[in-house]
Amino acid sequence: MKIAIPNKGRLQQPTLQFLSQTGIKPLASDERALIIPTSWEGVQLVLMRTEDIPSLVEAGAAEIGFSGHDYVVESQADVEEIIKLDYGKAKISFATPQSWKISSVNDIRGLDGIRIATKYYNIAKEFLDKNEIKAKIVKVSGAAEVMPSLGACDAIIDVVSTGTTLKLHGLRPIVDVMETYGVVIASRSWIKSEEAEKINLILTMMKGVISAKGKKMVFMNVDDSKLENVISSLPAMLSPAISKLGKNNAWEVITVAEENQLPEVIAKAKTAGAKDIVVVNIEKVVK
Ligand SMILES: Nc1ncnc2c1ncn2[C@@H]1O[C@H](COP(=O)(O)OP(=O)(O)OP(=O)(O)O)[C@@H](O)[C@H]1O
Ligand SMILES: O=P(O)(O)OC[C@H]1O[C@H](OP(=O)(O)OP(=O)(O)O)[C@H](O)[C@@H]1O
Ligand SMILES: [Mg+2]
Repeated sequence: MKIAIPNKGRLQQPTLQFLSQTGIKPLASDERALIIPTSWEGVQLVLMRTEDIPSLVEAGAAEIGFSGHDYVVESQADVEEIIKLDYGKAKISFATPQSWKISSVNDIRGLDGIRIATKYYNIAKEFLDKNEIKAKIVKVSGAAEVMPSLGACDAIIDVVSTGTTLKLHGLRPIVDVMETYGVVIASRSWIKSEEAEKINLILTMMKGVISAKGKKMVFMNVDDSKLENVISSLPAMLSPAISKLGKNNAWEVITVAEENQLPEVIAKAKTAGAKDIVVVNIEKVVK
């Protein structure tokens, strides 16, 4: 079975890292190869343009794909967004020259006939129609930010993250059109595929990697006399496992904590009498 991944750009490296955490590592192959075998037998990576991946997954070129939510919407591909990733996060915004004295959708409505450069034709059209803005869309395939200064358009609809690129080109975001983030997608009919079992297993492992993010496993040794004390010191949401240690009338208490809770969990457990506290990374939480 095939997994479509970006052939370049922002999503490529984080996607390879995420796949590797899932247990799918690319095996060495010809540098120019677009189909790459992996450490998971029968699973191949296929390199494609990020924006083509939704339509190509819909067409059956790969069973699973990595792309951006923006490209899923823009392509109008009939695919299922299975996992929301924690990278590729940005906004698609409507931006104008800084000198324009406007600050809302209402103000844009007063700008009848403006030309808007964007690579997101469908997203832009829907935004303009929904807000009853009459504008001409100038379709570009990138570098929209430079268009107003070249006189090719008046405003743009494009990806904004830190805002540095807009600023550099004398532009300012006025309205957010939508949020975007990396996504794992699959064809709507993947469940009927001959590979359904394998696809399901891979998606389960991927969800396991996401669920484990930010979580740590905490082990501690506790004397019998302090056990109640230590357990009640742990945050109420945690339900620790306990097991009797072979000697010394002591227990091992094991719990899972969010990374940002760790200082509090450790401090309270220690005060309550826990010893030898060990914190371990969690790779996957499969539900
Ligand atoms: N500055 C950014 N921060 C976070 N995510 C971004 C940023 N710019 C783009 N993205 C997201 O990353 C994904 C891929 O972005 P992009 O369109 O830049 O393609 P690319 O992989 O860089 O290819 P190209 O080189 O053709 O631009 C899209 O979903 C996009 O929304
Ligand atoms: O708000 P910012 O943090 O400046 O990010 C926005 C920029 O990031 C993306 O470009 P990218 O860096 O992917 O380069 P590209 O134009 O080659 O795609 C996007 O197309 C914007 O130009
Ligand atoms: Mg880019």
